Amino acid sequence: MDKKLVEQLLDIEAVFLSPNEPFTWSSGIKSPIYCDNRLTLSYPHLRKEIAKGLAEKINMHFPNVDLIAGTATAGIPHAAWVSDLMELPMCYVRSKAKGHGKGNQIEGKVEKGQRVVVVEDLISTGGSVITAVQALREAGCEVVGVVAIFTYELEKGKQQLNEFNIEHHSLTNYSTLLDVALERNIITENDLDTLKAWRKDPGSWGSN
Ligand SMILES: O=P(O)(O)OC[C@H]1O[C@H](OP(=O)(O)OP(=O)(O)O)[C@H](O)[C@@H]1O
Ligand SMILES: O=C(O)c1cc(=O)[nH]c(=O)[nH]1
Repeated sequence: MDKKLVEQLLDIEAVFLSPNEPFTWSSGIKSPIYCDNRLTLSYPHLRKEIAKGLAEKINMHFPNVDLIAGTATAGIPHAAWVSDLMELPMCYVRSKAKGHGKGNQIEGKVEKGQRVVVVEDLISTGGSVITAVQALREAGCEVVGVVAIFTYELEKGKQQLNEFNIEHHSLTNYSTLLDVALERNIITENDLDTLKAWRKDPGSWGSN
């Protein structure tokens, strides 16, 4: 599915390249590329394929799951479709506890000892998904793993997820995206060098 999914993301114009005016990511990293998976919500056929793909990953890697958790905000709709397909309960995890009402960080019913799979739309540094995993662990859940639509395969992301002992599987990734973008002449060999160099050292890229 990984190549086909990247083709579909490119078809719906979910991938943006802007080397001269870099995007700022949630981690603060400056990046020449932004992948807006939220646009998949507008395409019922595609979002259904994504839900099926994520459910397959879960069945393959984390078959003993009791609860599906979505990361706020972009992971929530996909978690909802996956939990619906798998006929499992669902919750979602905010990036921080609410400052009013019940002050919850996790919304939905969560019980100690439940085996949870977290659904994230995209992994860059892994910071957002780690926050969600920690909140679920603090609530007494066993987080068996994470599934995501896309990962940038950044060293920082890999290291952080390892450090927190989080197994994760994504439907597609940055390497596949670059291959398909080059194949389709969306990027040139020069762009490819820039995009590869950026991934090696994303932290200092925008400051040059
Ligand atoms: O791996 P990370 O470095 O944490 O980056 C990835 C996160 O960034 C984006 O969310 P964003 O913070 O833009 O919020 P949103 O989901 O509410 O749109 C994306 O949806 C991931 O959750
Ligand atoms: O790291 C991020 O904030 C981020 C990167 C990206 O490509 N897309 C996105 O939605 N968030």
